[in-house]
Amino acid sequence: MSSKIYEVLQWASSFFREHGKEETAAEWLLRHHLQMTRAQLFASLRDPMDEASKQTFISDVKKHALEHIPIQYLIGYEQFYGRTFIVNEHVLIPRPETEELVSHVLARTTEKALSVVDVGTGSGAIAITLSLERPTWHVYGIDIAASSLEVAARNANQLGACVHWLEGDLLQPIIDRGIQVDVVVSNPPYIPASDVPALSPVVQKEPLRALVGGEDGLLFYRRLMEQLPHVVTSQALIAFEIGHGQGQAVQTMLQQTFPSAHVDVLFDINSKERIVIADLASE
Ligand SMILES: C[S@@+](CC[C@H](N)C(=O)[O-])C[C@H]1O[C@@H](n2cnc3c(N)ncnc32)[C@H](O)[C@@H]1O
Repeated sequence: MSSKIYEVLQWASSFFREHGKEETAAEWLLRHHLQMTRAQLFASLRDPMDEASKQTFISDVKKHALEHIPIQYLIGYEQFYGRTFIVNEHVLIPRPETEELVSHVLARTTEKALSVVDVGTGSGAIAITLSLERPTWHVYGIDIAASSLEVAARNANQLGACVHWLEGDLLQPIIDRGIQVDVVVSNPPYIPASDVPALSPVVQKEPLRALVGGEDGLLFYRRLMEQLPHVVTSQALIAFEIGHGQGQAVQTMLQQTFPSAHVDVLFDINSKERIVIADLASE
């Protein structure tokens, strides 16, 4: 006898709870499998679930609960700044905190045509959003991993954004091309290597190269300080996402690299220091 949708949903919610996962993920995953909105799902709860859909859903529930695969990798997308981005195991799942980084960059700039680079672009979430929000901007997205850039290019294509993708180490691709930029934005890997074992097993399924910023988490900021003076214009804005407790260190690095710049540490909606912005225009 076939199961009703609500029975399958109840089973998945309990299975997630028993395995220490968010129960609400069950509804999210089920809606994806049934291709239903929330309202449609609730109107269909007493309908039977066809056996094929049920089996693929159960398989995904087990992948999340037992193998810790993030739900976003199972369904293949995540929302960022109101748009849907393709994600897979080659890219970091874009986070709401990074939407705040984008908002701060937009709030401190205008429609004026600028050259902008997103360093460590991953799914392309930052570069694509900036390019769509500011169509006059010339946006570069750099990543060390060709597999990430492939996802970023698919996202740009799907969302109709024009971004120039470059493969390479931090800012090196634009240094090599002699390109100067007005805005540098980056959410680099910033987790200290020793913190990785304490991360949730679901987060540990994301690429390590997207998470770990050396022994103290600050490696990429340090390396960027050496490259930045070669690429920024005199009026540039530099905006970095940072991890917990890194505000002062990154602020000091930027202040030492650009002594007359105005450098701020900003907090996210959870009151955690999350962004450091240097405005070179005040130099
Ligand atoms: C924290 S993820 C950020 C991804 C995306 N920008 C976001 O905010 O969702 C860091 C990204 O930096 C890339 N990366 C790591 N080392 C790099 C390097 N040396 N040069 C360029 N990109 C690098 C990783 O592949 C990963 O995509």
